[in-house]
Amino acid sequence: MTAQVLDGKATAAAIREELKERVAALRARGVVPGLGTILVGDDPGSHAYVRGKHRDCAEVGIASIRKDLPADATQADVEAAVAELNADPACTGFIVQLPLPRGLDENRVLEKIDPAKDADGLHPSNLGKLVLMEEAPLPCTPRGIVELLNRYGVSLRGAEVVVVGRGVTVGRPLGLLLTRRSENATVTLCHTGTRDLAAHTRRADIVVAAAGVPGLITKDMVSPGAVVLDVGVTRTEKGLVGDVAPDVAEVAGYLSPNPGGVGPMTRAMLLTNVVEAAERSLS
Ligand SMILES: Nc1nc2c(c(=O)[nH]1)N[C@@H](CN(C=O)c1ccc(C(=O)N[C@@H](CCC(=O)O)C(=O)O)cc1)CN2
Ligand SMILES: [Mg+2]
Repeated sequence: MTAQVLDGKATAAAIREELKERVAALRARGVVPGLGTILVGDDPGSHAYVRGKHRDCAEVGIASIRKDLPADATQADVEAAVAELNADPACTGFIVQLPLPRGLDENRVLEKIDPAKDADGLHPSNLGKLVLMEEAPLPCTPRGIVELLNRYGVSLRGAEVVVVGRGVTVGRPLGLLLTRRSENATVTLCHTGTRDLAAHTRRADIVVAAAGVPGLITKDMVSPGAVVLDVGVTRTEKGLVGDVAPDVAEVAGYLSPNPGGVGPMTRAMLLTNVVEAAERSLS
């Protein structure tokens, strides 16, 4: 068997086309959605992601505002940038690119974001709403995973999903999202303390690998025909390496590539969150 590719790049491009029309409709009603980004430091990966976000905005007609701070920015500097975007009427939603340089307190920064402008769904009150199953912007990577599966007709209803990784941007919120009644999956959240990871992944209908450990999920750990999403990324001298070993494609039924899978969907869901927030402002 060779797995069918869950093509996030093509799916994200289709979503951007759909968003172009929604943004045009907003603009026709006098609403210009504007995404702000706060980037601290020199990490090349973070710079590339932020550049990509602004490129996407230009493509769909979302205005964008960029605040880049040096690597030695203080907690007060970062919180001041957050306060400026909270107050800027041209900024209808914004993100703080993570991770922040060592020494800065991410949670304290995220808490300062106006929850109504939280385009990443990472403010504690929006994460709380996810727990309470109330409407709120959803974290972009988990939302992108669900959207990718939906668009390929992969059913989550009653599925056994094993999520590997308990980070705040992917694993933990994904578990909450998948167990909502609208998705109705059964989720096992595995992490570095999990005994016998393979025993869990082997009985999964869907495996989401978001641990940031290159090649963690090997062919023998996946049941034939299972759906595998490769989310973790490690930058090595040979380029980007995902959490899923290449030969998993020989046993999986569907596989999201890395790059070209969940990453582009993360960006498309950020745009979707911005557009939805602007649409809510009209209702
Ligand atoms: N504030 C946030 N910070 C971070 C998030 C997030 O959702 N919000 N997620 C990641 C980084 N990220 C977006 O910010 C992101 C990661 C990867 C991609 C992507 O499209 N990757 C490409 C490959 C790109 C490359 O060559 O480097 C792919 O997978 O095809 C987009 C966004 C952590 N921080
Ligand atoms: Mg990817």
